[in-house]
Amino acid sequence: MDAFEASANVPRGDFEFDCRPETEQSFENALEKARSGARLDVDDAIELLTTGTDAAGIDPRRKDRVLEAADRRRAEVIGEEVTFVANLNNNVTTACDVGCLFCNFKDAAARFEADHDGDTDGFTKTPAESRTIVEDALDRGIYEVCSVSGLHPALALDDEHHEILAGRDGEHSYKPPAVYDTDPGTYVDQIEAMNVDGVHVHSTTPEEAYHARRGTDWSYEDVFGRLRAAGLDSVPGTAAEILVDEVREVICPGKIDTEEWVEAMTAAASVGLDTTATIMYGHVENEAHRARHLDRIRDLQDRTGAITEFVPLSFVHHETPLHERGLVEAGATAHEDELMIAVSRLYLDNVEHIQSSWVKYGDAQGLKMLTCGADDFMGTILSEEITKRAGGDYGEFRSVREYADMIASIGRIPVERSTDYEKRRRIDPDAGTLGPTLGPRADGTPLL
Ligand SMILES: C[S@@+](CC[C@H](N)C(=O)[O-])C[C@H]1O[C@@H](n2cnc3c(N)ncnc32)[C@H](O)[C@@H]1O
Ligand SMILES: Nc1c(NC[C@H](O)[C@H](O)[C@H](O)CO)[nH]c(=O)[nH]c1=O
Ligand SMILES: N[C@@H](Cc1ccc(O)cc1)C(=O)O
Ligand code: SF4
Repeated sequence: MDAFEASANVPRGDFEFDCRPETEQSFENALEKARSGARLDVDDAIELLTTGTDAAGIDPRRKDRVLEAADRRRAEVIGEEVTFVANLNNNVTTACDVGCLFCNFKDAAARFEADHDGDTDGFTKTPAESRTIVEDALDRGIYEVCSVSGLHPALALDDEHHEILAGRDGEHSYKPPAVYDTDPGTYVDQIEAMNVDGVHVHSTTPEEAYHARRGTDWSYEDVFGRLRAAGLDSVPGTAAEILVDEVREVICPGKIDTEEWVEAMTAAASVGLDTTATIMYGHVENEAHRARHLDRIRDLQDRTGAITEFVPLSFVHHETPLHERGLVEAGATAHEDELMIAVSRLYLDNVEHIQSSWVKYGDAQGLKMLTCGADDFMGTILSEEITKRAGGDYGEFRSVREYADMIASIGRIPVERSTDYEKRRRIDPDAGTLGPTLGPRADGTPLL
């Protein structure tokens, strides 16, 4: 057995993928290229992510050299500030029949029908409920509301979309709101409801945008244009998972394909919306898929310039169909997580910010990521359902005080930011009380 075999959980030989981690490049040449600042190619990224395809497992000394190169790049392009946003997660509904095998956030939509017997621990919020939740969080000082949801069959873009879909029950995964216990309203209603007092509304993933135009001849520009008019400010680049179709066919066969995801993101940018971008890794894919994913994101950013941050999301396996059906034993190892962050920093020379997600990594490992190439530490979020329902247990809230103490503990400078990173406030960790100051109603009162 190779000495480093336990250092990575990448499945080898279990799936018949065409895309394999094999290259014409060497680890040393790839690392030299990365250090020189030259633009990397897919083979370089594979060498760095595997710490060399010439041996199995991850070589810890080679890994440290990759992390060091990424940390140096972070220091050059960003400096010593570590940012976070005072935000709220307000997800509208867990009803979803897309059936992604990595997801335990969803509940079968049938369980929300008025004549269904039995309880669900899932939820659907009306626009009025969303508004109340955002109002309360605004009083606590948040700057942003982040809202991502299941693809509820009764969700349509607006009233016109309901008219188009009406009478076509069963088609286009549509059922009228009257079928359900709770009416989620339309996408436009929800955005309008959450758009209180100039709070930044970060919502509508490419998968949701697809749902918001199903059964019509509307373009993604039409959809994002209407949502922007309703108050949408920026778009979460989730639903990306792994942007290689042979992987999507295994983990999310019901989802839009890679081309469609790119089309939706391009359209969001073209109507003037900022976006984020993500990768969800550590399940069935290998390092060649991770590398190709980074290449799609860099190309998208070359064309749009709209991506404010890249967020590596480490797969949380415990309560998911992928794990329960025996397709995946465990998620990525800490070594793989660190290399994912580092190679994202080195590969994405056109994306300024790399986010370390404490929801996925926890506090200790999340802080370590800030020395592996990441410079952003996510947000306060106040509530979290996606990771929690998959069996993750890193909690659902961080206060400004906790952020200040954690970031200062690694010798960096805590900075509260706006979603687009344009507004920034340096925080003095020695101050007596600390609270958010950038939100429309924020006055520095601690976020409890
Ligand atoms: C739950 S979906 C909600 C929005 C919408 N339904 C969609 O798919 O775009 C948001 C994202 O959460 C991430 N996610 C879901 N389950 C996860 C898990 N078990 N571990 C890590 N990330 C997960 C995926 O990247 C997914 O695209
Ligand atoms: N990384 C995760 C996020 N990130 C979202 C951020 O909090 C924020 O909305 C973004 O930086 C835009 O400003 N949210 C989650 O719920 N879970 C994560 O793992
Ligand atoms: N990171 C996404 C939002 C998000 C990430 C992970 C989640 O599990 C849920 C939502 C964004 O900021 O655009
Ligand atoms: S990831 Fe999104 S689309 Fe897929 S099942 Fe979960 S909620 Fe539905």
